[in-house]
Amino acid sequence: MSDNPISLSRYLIEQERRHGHIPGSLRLLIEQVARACKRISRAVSKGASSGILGSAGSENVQGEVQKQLDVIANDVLLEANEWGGHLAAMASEELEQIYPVPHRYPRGEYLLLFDPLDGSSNIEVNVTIGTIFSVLHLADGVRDVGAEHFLQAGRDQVAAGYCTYGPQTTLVLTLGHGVAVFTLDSEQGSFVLTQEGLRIPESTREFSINMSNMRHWAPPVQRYVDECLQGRNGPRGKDFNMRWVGSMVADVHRILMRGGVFLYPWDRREPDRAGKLRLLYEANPMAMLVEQAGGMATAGTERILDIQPQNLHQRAAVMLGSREEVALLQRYHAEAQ
Ligand SMILES: O=P(O)(O)OC[C@H]1O[C@](O)(COP(=O)(O)O)[C@@H](O)[C@@H]1O
Ligand SMILES: [Mg+2]
Ligand SMILES: [Mg+2]
Repeated sequence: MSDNPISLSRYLIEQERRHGHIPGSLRLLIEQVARACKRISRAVSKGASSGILGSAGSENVQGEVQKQLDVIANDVLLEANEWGGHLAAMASEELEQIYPVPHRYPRGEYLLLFDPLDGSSNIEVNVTIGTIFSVLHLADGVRDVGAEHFLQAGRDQVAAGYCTYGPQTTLVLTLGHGVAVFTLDSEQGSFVLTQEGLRIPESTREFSINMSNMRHWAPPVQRYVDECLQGRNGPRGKDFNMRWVGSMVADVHRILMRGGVFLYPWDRREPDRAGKLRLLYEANPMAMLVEQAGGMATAGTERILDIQPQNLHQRAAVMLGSREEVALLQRYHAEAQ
């Protein structure tokens, strides 16, 4: 790391003042989210020693068993952001309803959405997990904020990012002008800029999917993966490698760092569900980051960022990463129609 590292705060101030990319209130909001992520990172790193592992004994709105860390991370994000004066309301994967900023605090013009703890099944096994977030602008003149104000297409996000809690704590952020990566210097307690203008390689030899579901996928996804598996003797003419961490945040981080394609497609076991991942808390922020890094993100035939959400906890099929692969997947879906 250089002698004079650029902190997240300085980076954001430059985005605000020098480049005019963001208003001051958005800068302060991002700083607050980053502070919450540092607190979650500390909680995660304590692990079993602090007795915070294991089930919380409750279920979230999706009917999934909540882990203690899911609940802790959710509370940290709510508490850290409710009083800052930059937000009107928050929505979380762990909450059935939106969380309007309490009346005793000043209200701002933004909406914050998050998956407080992504990769919950990896908590106990000490594998990378993370927090994913998205920021929307509240329409002018709205006095009573409701769930309907969160139902904006992903292309309207004003910022998106995630924080990984792994060997390093890394914050990856876009404000709509490229992607920047910050690494937590745990001695200083601050995020420092470690990469700017991130680009996902257009070609790749690596795909990421839960292969155990292969028999349930739709034909275009089966065709794509089958051709990858045929390697250099098949139609793709090259050998592929496969990786699946099982935390979207870690799988997408790898793709942003070295290329690849990530898929969590529709499957026939639950035909009425578009996919497993959540559009507002997972698919949209990751799609914005990937597109900002020169990659692509599709639900099959539709660009993820163009999907008009119908409800807060809507699911989506997700295929994102290196352009060549995502374009091919899109072609296979179009041909199958
Ligand atoms: O266990 P599976 O079916 O492979 O699913 C893994 C996927 O589920 C998720 O864990 C869902 O996220 P949560 O932990 O926030 O519920 C993704 O991070 C990951 O890509
Ligand atoms: Mg998740
Ligand atoms: Mg989660």
